[in-house]
Amino acid sequence: MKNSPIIALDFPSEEETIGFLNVFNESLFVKVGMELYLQEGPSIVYKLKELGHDVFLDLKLHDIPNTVGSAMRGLARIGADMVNVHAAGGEAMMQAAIEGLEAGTLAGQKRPKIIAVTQLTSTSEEQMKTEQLIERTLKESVLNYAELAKTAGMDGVVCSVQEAAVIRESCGDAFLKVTPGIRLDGGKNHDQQRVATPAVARKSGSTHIVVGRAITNSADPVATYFDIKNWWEAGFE
Ligand SMILES: O=C(O)c1cc(=O)[nH]c(=O)n1[C@@H]1O[C@H](COP(=O)(O)O)[C@@H](O)[C@H]1O
Repeated sequence: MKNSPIIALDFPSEEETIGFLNVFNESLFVKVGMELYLQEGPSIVYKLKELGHDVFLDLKLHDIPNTVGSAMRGLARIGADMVNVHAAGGEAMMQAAIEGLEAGTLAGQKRPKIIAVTQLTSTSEEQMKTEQLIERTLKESVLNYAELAKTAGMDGVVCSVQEAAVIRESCGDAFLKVTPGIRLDGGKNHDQQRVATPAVARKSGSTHIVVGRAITNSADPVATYFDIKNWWEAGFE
């Protein structure tokens, strides 16, 4: 699995997605989320794999253990490189997800990496306290979910850059810290609450960054992608 910036393909159709990707002349790490997957289904993942891209299938499963385990068994056959669930589903749900994924992985194929969403990067501490009634800091809540995910046997978590360092300390370097909420200096935050630049992400211990609108809404997506990739790889601003 590559560790180049993961481009969030938040598009409504295969046509728009492929049109967007056509201008890139290299194999990328891309993310298919619910917007695109719910329109196109598994065929979009087959197509992206055929084109040579690594695929993070971001469906954020969150249900009872049996349902998530069975869904993961089917998802494993689609051939994505990484999938995810919500850590809030609990340890038993995460374990069922891993078991389902293992059972569904075809002979000769690698089991996709599986990571757990902690607190969404669109959630602020204030919102977490008033809406989820969690009387801790947001960092403590994210770390709690990360440790639970590690205990359950997950390969890593989705978190914001602000929590990456503390998770690295507790869960180690190899535990994946996939961080969305990436913005360039002066860029719009949109609906994201916990944001950081690619260079700060690198310094903070993110293992992967997820970037959507900063690239897809750019007047020159290829140039912006390579700027972000360079900042990410060099770790400077
Ligand atoms: O699991 C995710 O990928 C995810 C988790 C999270 O906490 N926050 C978050 O923004 N994401 C995804 O990351 C992408 C971020 O997109 P931009 O805000 O446009 O860069 C979107 O596709 C989100 O669905």
